[in-house]
Amino acid sequence: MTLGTGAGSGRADQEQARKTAQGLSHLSGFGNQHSSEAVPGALPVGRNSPQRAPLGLYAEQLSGTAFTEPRAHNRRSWLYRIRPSAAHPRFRRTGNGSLRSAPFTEAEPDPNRMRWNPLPDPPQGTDFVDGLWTLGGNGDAAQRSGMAVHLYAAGASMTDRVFCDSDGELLILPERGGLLLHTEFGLLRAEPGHMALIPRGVRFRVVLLEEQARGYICENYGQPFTLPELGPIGANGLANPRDFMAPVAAYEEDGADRPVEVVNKFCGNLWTARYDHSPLDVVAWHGNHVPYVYDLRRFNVMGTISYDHPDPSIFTVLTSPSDTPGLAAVDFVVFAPRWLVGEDTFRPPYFHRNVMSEYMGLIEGAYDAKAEGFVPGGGSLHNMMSAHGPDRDTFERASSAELEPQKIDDGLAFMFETRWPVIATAQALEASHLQSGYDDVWQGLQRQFRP
Ligand SMILES: O=C(O)Cc1cc(O)ccc1O
Ligand SMILES: [Fe+2]
Repeated sequence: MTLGTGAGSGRADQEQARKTAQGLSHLSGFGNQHSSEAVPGALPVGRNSPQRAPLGLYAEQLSGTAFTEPRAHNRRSWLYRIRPSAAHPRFRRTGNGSLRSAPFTEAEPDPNRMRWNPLPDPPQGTDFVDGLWTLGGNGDAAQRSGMAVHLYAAGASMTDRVFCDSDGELLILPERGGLLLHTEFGLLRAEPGHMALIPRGVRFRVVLLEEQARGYICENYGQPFTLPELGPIGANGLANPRDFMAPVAAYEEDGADRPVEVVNKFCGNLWTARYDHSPLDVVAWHGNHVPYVYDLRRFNVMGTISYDHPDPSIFTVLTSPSDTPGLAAVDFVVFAPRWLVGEDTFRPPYFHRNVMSEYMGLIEGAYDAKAEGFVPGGGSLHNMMSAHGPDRDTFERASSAELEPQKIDDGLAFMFETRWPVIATAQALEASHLQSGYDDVWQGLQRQFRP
């Protein structure tokens, strides 16, 4: 397939993008060594780097892990492109807008529980890159450790503009408005309720499928997200590998020689260069450092069929391991529709204090620990050891509820759970959409001790 640049952001372009998004083909499977060619014969056979690559293409390797990392972790792809990526002018610094990066030093780490309403609507013409707004994070982008929580709100497609994050991979969760992601590897569609992952260094452009787009991003500076071990669960369950979809090769043809602005996030700052061609010009590729989408509703939820509320680690979709086995740098956890059947059990999330830090967001509906105030597009931060759990209304309701089997199917919440505290940005602490009085949701939990 070839791509029109779909460069415009008018109504007709959006209609065209929606049509394109409907009929996309995919390659299925997590972490597979996929291969794809948009033109038959574009992919060399039997070697990566023949003396002359087929069809006059340039061969180029994109390494997501060091050359020498163990086979099980090694990620790289070979791209066969119209121009080599090296053919570009100098990058120059540009403004970071509302994007911030680790290390997060603007504000003191704050032990308070915090909750935000959705981002305000962006000014007209804001595209995905301009619409990035950082809430906080941890680690150090230059050390390739830690993570950042960003939100985005956009009202325009990226036109003649491409983004590339050298600092980490981007796990994108649309909450409002579908996205068509034009990547170097081809096209992906991400709707609310899906996750999309753009690996470190992969160039892409975001086209809106609706007037407005809003969502969440985990930028992962550390080891790439991978599927969690299943242990005693067995060989199947949670997120099943075959439900992860990579694109098929597709390259930009028309407009290939129109200037394109490439925005590169490097060690926390944005840099731009004006290319004389589109870098989305990959005609064939093979490898396992690839973008992918996953429909969170395909998550095979496990839970108790006897008693007690299991820890939410059984809802882990993807994990970014740290150097300590079992201790994730970041877990991406989803609270998907499921049945609650626990006998003599307080069924919503329990009161707890956690050594891990928890950022939560809501894609749709409601979350079973919060009766009110935790809304789609909003988010909460419960940092290391901060006490939280069901709000007063939820506690009261769940403590006296009739324990019939109950289907929780009116919401889709998620959590980025990280081993390091999440340090909020100044803008997150000063935001007009930061809720005041969040502590009050736990007021009125009366003493009921009857010795
Ligand atoms: O705080 C939260 O709502 C997330 C969460 C959910 C759960 O079911 C158990 C523990 C936990 O931290
Ligand atoms: Fe929690």
